[in-house]
Amino acid sequence: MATECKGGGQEEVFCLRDVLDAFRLCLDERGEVLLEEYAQGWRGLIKFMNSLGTMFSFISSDAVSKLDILEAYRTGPHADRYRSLQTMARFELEAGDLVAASRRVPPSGCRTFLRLHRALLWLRLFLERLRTSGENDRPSTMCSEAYDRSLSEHHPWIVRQASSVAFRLLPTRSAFFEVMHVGAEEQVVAMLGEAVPAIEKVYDVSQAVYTEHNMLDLP
Ligand SMILES: CCCCCCCCCCCCC/C=C/[C@@H](O)[C@H](COP(=O)(O)O)NC(=O)CCCCCCCCCCCCCCC
Repeated sequence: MATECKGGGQEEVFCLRDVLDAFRLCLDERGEVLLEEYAQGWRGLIKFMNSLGTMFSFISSDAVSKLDILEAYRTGPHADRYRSLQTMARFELEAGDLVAASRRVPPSGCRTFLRLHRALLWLRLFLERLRTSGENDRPSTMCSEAYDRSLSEHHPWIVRQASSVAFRLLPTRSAFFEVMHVGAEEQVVAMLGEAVPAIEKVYDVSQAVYTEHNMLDLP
């Protein structure tokens, strides 16, 4: 049974159900990662981060700028080639030197997506930890542990410092669950139990595309 979001239907209210639906829908029947739905999932997550306060805005503005780059490609003159991660990769690889294209402004779509893809690993680790957490566990600790196992190796020292300051400002587990607008704790845990495998699938398919085309280190 679908859990209703309890945000009164306002646009800006985060709802984990919407995020879950977007990540589910972003894998089509052929296993392609659809860029529109993928971006929708991220925009939902950004809503959540914004609702936690302005101290996270340096993170959300970076994510938004990457989503805007992808959106411009997706709706631009080569829109048909930017339908999915796979069509985008084929197109940008055929176009020539992808490393050089990743250093240009705006950078390539594959390079831009890769930054979000790395962040998706953080999200999958964090949500799985949150799902199995106990009453006294702290989101700040779970978040920073997930970060250390994923994104941190790709970030320079200054970003790692800023992130660790931001993590310390995260609310308690119960306040965190409340902002998720899913309902009682059991419902949050149940929905995380659906969200994590959906996100894992998308992550694994994307990772396979980057590995196959040797694109995991795009600058
Ligand atoms: C809820 C707590 C939110 C914690 C977010 C954890 C992720 C920490 C990422 C820190 C990024 C800092 C900003 C700067 C990033 C860039 O340097 C860096 C590299 O880009 P460049 O190669 O173009 O320079 N960018 C990135 O790595 C992309 C980061 C994208 C982060 C998106 C984070 C969205 C988080 C959504 C939280 C949702 C929680 C959901 C719970 C139900």
